[in-house]
Amino acid sequence: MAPSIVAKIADKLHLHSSKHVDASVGTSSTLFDHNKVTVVFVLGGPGAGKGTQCARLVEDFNFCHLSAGDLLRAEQDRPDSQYGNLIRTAIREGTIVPMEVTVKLLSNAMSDALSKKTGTGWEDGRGRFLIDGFPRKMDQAEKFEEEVCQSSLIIYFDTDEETMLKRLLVRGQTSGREDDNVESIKKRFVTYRDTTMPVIEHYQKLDKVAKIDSTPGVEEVHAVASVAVKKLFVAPEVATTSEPVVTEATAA
Ligand SMILES: Nc1ncnc2c1ncn2[C@@H]1O[C@H](COP(=O)(O)OP(=O)(O)OP(=O)(O)O)[C@@H](O)[C@H]1O
Ligand SMILES: O=c1ccn([C@@H]2O[C@H](COP(=O)(O)O)[C@@H](O)[C@H]2O)c(=O)[nH]1
Repeated sequence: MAPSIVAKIADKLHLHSSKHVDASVGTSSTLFDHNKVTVVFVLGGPGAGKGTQCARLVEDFNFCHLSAGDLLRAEQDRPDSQYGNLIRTAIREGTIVPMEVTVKLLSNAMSDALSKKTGTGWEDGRGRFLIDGFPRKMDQAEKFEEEVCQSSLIIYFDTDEETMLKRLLVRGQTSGREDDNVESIKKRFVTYRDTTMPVIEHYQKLDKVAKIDSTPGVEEVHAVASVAVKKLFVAPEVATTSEPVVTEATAA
């Protein structure tokens, strides 16, 4: 039987050996140890404000911000990439690129940051990542949690489609993005509703989601997001153990 497209991609990216121990930070089950490497997934609809808020949280907490979409666009434009057309089509149609590609791009970028980044939160093999626009599909969530690193928190920026559409059309005037047009945006909304909302609901059942209304202005949303993230980094002796991470977050 001919190998599937996913199996071919996995072969090209040398994915079959991905479950291994990284001596500096790994555990026997995942590439990175979640006790040292903090992973915050940032989800929300297209144009909800994920990238904008991640930039602000980087300033507050010295995160490494990895946008799955940006990593895919960079791979699409890499001259030697085998996946340029696959990624280009998925982005234009608002569909999800096979998880092996995205998970590998993310784990490579994490390794790179862990070997280079310094400062608060990056001492002794530690690190902190905002993973923006990922996981968008359950298979990605499962693979990443099983093989790369357990997530600590999911920030969910929530607003209505009318607001997101308006924001994306304004962004489209200067972004140069092939998917910031009405036709692609509508398709992205469908994928978000049908494929990504179940991921958010999965994490809500695990009490790992901070849901934040991203309809207000950037500063107001940022104040709420910053409070939600701060809880991750308070010293264990001052953290309350009875409260779940989940919040319908509001500024303190
Ligand atoms: N709170 C806000 N109020 C008004 N405009 C905003 C707000 N947050 C972001 N924007 C603007 O909306 C547009 C989309 O924001 P951003 O790129 O952060 O969204 P995103 O969720 O990362 O989108 P995508 O998933 O498509 O990459 C940008 O032009 C940004 O400047
Ligand atoms: O995990 C992912 C993340 C993104 N994609 C594709 O990229 C585009 C753009 O993503 P942004 O986060 O808006 O930059 C998205 O519509 C998907 O087509 C993906 O396949 N997998």
